[in-house]
Amino acid sequence: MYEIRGLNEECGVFGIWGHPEASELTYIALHSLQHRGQEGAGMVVSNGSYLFGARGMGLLTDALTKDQLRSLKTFPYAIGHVRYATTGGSELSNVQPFLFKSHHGDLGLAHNGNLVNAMNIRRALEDEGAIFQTSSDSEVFAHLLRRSKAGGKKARIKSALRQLKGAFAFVIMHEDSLTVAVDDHGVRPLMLGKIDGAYCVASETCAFAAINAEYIRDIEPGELITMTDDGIDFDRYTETDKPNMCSMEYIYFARADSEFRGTSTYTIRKALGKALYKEMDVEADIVIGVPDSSLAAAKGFSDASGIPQEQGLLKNRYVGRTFISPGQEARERAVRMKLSPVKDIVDGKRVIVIDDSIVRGTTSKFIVKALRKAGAKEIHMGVSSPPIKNPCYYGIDVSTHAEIIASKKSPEEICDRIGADSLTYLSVERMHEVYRTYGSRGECDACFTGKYPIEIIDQVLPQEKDLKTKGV
Ligand SMILES: O=P(O)(O)OC[C@H]1O[C@H](OP(=O)(O)OP(=O)(O)O)[C@H](O)[C@@H]1O
Ligand SMILES: NC(=O)CC[C@H](N)C(=O)O
Ligand code: SF4
Ligand SMILES: [Mg+2]
Repeated sequence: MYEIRGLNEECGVFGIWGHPEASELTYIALHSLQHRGQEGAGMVVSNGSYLFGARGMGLLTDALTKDQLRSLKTFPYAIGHVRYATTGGSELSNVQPFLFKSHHGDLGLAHNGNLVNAMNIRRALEDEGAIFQTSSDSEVFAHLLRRSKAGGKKARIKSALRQLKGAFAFVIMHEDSLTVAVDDHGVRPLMLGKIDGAYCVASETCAFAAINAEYIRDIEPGELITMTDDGIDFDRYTETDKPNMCSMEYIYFARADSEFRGTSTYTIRKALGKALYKEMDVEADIVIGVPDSSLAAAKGFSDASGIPQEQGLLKNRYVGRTFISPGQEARERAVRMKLSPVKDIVDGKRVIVIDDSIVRGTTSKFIVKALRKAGAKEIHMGVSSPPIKNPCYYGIDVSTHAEIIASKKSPEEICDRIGADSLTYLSVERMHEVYRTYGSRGECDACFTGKYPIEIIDQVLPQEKDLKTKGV
């Protein structure tokens, strides 16, 4: 089974402390984070003495049954997760939040990101006798926490976090506390909010909008926040602070209404489109954005160039969840099912098509062919991100080198391959410039530049880790 998206999302996490409707709110919040992961979902709740959980495969609405939800009701503390697998196969045992039991107490764990030394740690622990229940990278944190000899819960959490390398936004639940931590590069987003006096955290602010919570602020790289019935405690687990927020969150992953430091992704994408115009000197009659994620960039390009934006491509909204068999031919068929041109809009026109990214080139190749068939006179592709050349080790399935078209081909060769009249990518420098305008302190750009900000200790692509974990 293979999903038709060119880029696959990561996970979404949520947590809330001390609200009478905690589990209902968690369910609604997870629903709004569904775009971040569709392979499985779950929830862990606390009654102050014990933790209880439920999880299942698929979309949230399929993963949790009405009976399960009813059994989680009335608990005032809850965490939740929607999963897209990075390390560890798509199977129930890997679906989060994890729930661990020990005579020291219960532990609930939800993770967004990908650890780049999990395999190393896991092998060392296995050699010492540890037995893992999952093939997920996230489980190593629970082992490190349980084995820590530091005095006090917070000190144990800190010492476990310090041993991890990679990307993480963790939501950690004990019976009497909710702790959240973001890695010192802040690769994955985590936001702090408040509703009816109760604090909550979410991967994206769209979750706060869905439950009517107030968005307080973005959680900083290296921060450690603990919520208990006595209030909230702001701390850090490390003094290092090397901000490297994932560029693809801004470009493609986050929902357009989600905010970073108070600015919507829509606005940031529009600015990326505007910036692209500065580098794309092409005359045309209309600008078309590839729906849905590139409409904002197309608007920015249209505003800056004065060329009118038209809805020249339509997206069939029911194919987002279509699964098809792997293979290029099947992938092409899927794009045909998904996008179709509006003939009388493009017929006889010189068209600029704006997309947010090119991975394999399947989408752009299809679009160019379809627009030509619909009568477009010229087709110029503008991409509101730099060429993706490298895979991601920090929690996004950008695919392997072999499949990424720009890893071996120059923009000219790609232009030729997709059959466009011209192809322009946004430069890395201008992309960073846009992020700086909106208050970002630094971004990861490794899939464009190959400069990985966090050393890849395991030296294995997340997609290949499952086999390695199984000892193959
Ligand atoms: O070069 P490719 O391998 O075809 O991948 C690139 C495409 O993938 C993404 O869209 P996607 O179709 O995943 O989803 P969207 O509808 O959310 O834009 C991205 O926005 C590009 O359009
Ligand atoms: N995409 C994610 O953030 C997934 C979290 C974790 N690495 C897993 O594979 O389950
Ligand atoms: S490599 Fe690319 S997708 Fe991965 S974290 Fe960095 S910017 Fe994001
Ligand atoms: Mg797209």
